[in-house]
Amino acid sequence: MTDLPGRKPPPHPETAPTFRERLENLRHLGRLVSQIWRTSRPLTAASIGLRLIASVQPIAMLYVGKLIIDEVVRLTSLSAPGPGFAEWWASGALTTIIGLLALELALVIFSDLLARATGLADAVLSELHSNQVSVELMTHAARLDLMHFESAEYQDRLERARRQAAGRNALLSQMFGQAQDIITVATLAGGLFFYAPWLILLLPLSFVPAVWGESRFNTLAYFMNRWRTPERRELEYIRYVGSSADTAKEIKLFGLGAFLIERFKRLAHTIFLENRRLSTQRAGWGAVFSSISALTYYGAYAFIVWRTIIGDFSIGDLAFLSGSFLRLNGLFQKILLGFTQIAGQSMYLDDLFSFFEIEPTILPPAHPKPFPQPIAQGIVFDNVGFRYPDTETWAIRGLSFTLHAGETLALVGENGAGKTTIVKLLTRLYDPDEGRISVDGIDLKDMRIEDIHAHIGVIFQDFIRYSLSARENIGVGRIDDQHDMDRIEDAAERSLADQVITKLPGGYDTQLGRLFNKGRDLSGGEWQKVAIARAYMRDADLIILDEPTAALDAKAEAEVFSRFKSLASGKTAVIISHRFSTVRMADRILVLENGAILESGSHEQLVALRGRYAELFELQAAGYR
Ligand SMILES: Nc1ncnc2c1ncn2[C@@H]1O[C@H](COP(=O)(O)OP(=O)(O)OP(=O)(O)O)[C@@H](O)[C@H]1O
Repeated sequence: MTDLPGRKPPPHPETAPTFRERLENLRHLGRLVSQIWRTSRPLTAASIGLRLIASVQPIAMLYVGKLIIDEVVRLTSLSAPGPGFAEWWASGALTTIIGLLALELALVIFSDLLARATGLADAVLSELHSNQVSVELMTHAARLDLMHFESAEYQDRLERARRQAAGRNALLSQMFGQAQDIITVATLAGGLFFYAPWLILLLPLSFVPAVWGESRFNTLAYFMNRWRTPERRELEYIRYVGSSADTAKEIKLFGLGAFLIERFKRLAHTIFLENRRLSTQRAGWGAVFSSISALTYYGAYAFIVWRTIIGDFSIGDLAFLSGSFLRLNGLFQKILLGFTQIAGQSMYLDDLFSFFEIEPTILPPAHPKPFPQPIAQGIVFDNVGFRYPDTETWAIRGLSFTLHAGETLALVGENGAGKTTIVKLLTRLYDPDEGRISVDGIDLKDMRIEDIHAHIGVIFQDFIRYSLSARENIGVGRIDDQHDMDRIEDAAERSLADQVITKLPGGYDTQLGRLFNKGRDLSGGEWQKVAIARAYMRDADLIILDEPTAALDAKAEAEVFSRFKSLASGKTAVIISHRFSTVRMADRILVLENGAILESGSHEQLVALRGRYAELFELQAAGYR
């Protein structure tokens, strides 16, 4: 976690994008529309079609309103055919006004139906689209390298993209609504132009300032949001640590509740202050701009009233014109604000689409060679060097060794010596910066990553405790065979997980983990046995256990490994463990220090060497005496 002091200040207006950059962002809209179209063609077409019809409804309503008023005025000037409604009705004088009223009623009902149908189409489309984006996001994330997930910058980008996947639904309605409003404006402006052309010139005065203000604040809000992604992730993290089952034990025992709450408050407050400042400025300027707009409207209104008094316009015209002007004013504002909002939203879309532009760096070769099966000679690390991205120090340098086929190799070394890094390179989660890794002489880079992974069974120290059933927890080790019960039971037996599972109330169908109802949690060691079964599911030639036995008791670990040894006979295996009772079972041991090999040999050879291994072994053995 980082601390707030020393963070970069909130964005300055100078850092806002230029008009041109903003226009460039608009190209994302095309991508969005095609994504929406792909989601559902009929719904997209329905949403657009319904809006087209709705767009001419306002002018029709206003014009019928004008006709009604003019007709009422005409009727009031007539001499009454009689005292009651019956006489009026019988005279036939009411036919037109009744017809007009019926027409207006029909228009109102029709427009309500249209709005509901559009809302329905949009809601369904939005949800489908949001699901589609989430699926595309997950699909793309699955293509990326481990490097991307281990980097804070990419995490920020992923987080921003994820927020956009769910948060940009309003944009869809807004864009289509925008098109509808533009057509409405064209029809209304046509009517207004017919009566009093210069009134149109007054309109910009009323909306331009408001639009400018809105656009500016949208940009500022976006940058604020973007700037604060790390803090928001931190907030989420603190919220998670402070209120999740996984962390509850330690948080309670260390009494960390107040510490976390204080940290959360401090961080949230800083973000709150910035947001409040922006909202206050936005509200203040908004008030000024809407006053300007109201003044313009009433100026125009007064003029139309005057022209009506002197007889240039009928009362119906007055209603039509003032109504049109008011509507136009509102619509113009809405459209221009809509444009700035859409432009603003398109900046957020940049977060989404730029995530899709991140490409994996570990690429499949043009002409992949198959992973040797079985491994005949072995795996060779030839002068391998590797630095994690954005770090200065080499995690591994000048590393050369051979893992012979059928050999069990143990990697030993202090924390940070580079053991897990070797496994990551061996499984091509990263590519080395120097040297080469080959299997039976074939460079790992010449093989498809999926092919490599299919032939290696690996369990890391931070394996996942899936909140799935026991059967699925093992089945995911080879997803294509997740329903092969014989294979699952066999893997469970090899890893000793079967003893854990038979004790569960629902056997293999017991839900594991605490996340869901009726979930049964396991002890650390029991989880490990289940995880190791996943590696056996693969039935791979090369098995790697990266310290997954740390939580097993000594007896269980010895049992797991002696079984591993007998089962792995003929298989190539890498074991990482800090327990020498385990390590000594390996055929050969590599002692690592600072990413390089310090000693190498069998347990007996290394003890006889009286070097670092012997020293560490003595240290641990002394602990048991
Ligand atoms: N994702 C990463 N980004 C940057 N540096 C890393 C990353 N992972 C590991 N390192 C660094 O690389 C070095 C080797 O780490 P590695 O995880 O391979 O050690 P290890 O021998 O497996 O340690 P341990 O016994 O603690 O598991 C360490 O200095 C570590 O800080």
